[in-house]
Amino acid sequence: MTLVTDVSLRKILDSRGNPTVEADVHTERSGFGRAAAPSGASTGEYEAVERPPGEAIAAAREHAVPRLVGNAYAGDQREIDAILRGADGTDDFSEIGANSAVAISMAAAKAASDVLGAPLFQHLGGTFRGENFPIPLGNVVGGGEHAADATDIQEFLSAPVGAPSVSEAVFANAAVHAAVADLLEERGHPSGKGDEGAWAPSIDDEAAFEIVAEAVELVSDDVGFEIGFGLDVAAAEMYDADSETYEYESEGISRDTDEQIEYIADLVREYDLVYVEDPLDENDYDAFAELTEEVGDRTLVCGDDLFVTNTERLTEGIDRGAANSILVKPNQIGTLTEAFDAIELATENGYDAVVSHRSGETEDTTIAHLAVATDAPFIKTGAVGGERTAKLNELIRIADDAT
Ligand SMILES: O=C(O)[C@@H](CO)OP(=O)(O)O
Ligand SMILES: [Mg+2]
Repeated sequence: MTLVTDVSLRKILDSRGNPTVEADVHTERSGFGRAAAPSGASTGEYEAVERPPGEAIAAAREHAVPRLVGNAYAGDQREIDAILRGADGTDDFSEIGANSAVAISMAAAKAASDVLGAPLFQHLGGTFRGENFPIPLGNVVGGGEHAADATDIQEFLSAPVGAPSVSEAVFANAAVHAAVADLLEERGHPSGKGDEGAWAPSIDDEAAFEIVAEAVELVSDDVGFEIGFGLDVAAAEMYDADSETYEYESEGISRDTDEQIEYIADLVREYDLVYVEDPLDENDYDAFAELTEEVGDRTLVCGDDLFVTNTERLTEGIDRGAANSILVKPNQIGTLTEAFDAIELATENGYDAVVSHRSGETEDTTIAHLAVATDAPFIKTGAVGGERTAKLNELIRIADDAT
């Protein structure tokens, strides 16, 4: 059986050098699973609460661990996650911390897959999964909350939509990342990297659009399949609620909501963007609906801070026609069960799920398995950098039956 026999928690380093929570779950029959919580910088207002790791660990040890050990079966993910919810007792995991919750939730799934002797994606998704792979969206230029003195738009994402295999897609994104570096240097903007490994040049958004469009075209010609590109605008970070405007500091431009909708719609048309995440403020379902009405037939309009992997917020979006895609980050909601439920609800309603990393990451690879397990059409997990390649290389291994 997969009866949980021990849960231990510790602080480990994340990619920004901050502490985060790692959980180990042991079960009968020598099952073992280990997972770590990621951490956001441009977090949504409605996300589950990440507590300082020391506090989250102490609270989880007091409230959650005793309810799990000797009582819960790691193979029953819904039970594990219901116990975490019950032990926490709040709506937003502010007692044990969404960081402790998600680490335990994911570690339990890994322990169960260990006992089964099956890859994690198969334990989560069933035996017929593992044939389809998500298209990786690779962050190649970025700014916003992820880098100082760089673009206003948080992420410019390479999207190898025509790639014949996940491996070719992953290498195409790395090639676009390298091509961007060459173009930046040629144009006199040599650059360091932001939190997710994307180049973080001190240029305005317009210059970034030109460079990314060119890099994508060069690499696409070279590899012989279509590569598009997309954005994470992370517009909530640039929205000023008092003036009701979006502030583009690098360009010195303010846009009101109508202007922002038109600006984004024009970008979608001009650059044939395949993906636009959080183009509008996280409280503005109406504006999301308007933009979706305008360009939703030609691009994915994705809600990250808008939906925060929360089925209640997604239901509202579906009812109002806001967006046609959802970003899924398990730590935004706190458990794998709820991340699954969000993907299922999205899929049933014709919304594409995009499984995603956070800007602060570890070498944990759970999201690669989650994406394959749920047949998610996209995964956003960077283009280069160890904590990003951990997931990308895991996708390559899954495709190669090597996990
Ligand atoms: O906004 C986002 O989509 C994420 C990941 O790219 O950033 P953060 O983890 O900082 O919220
Ligand atoms: Mg986002």
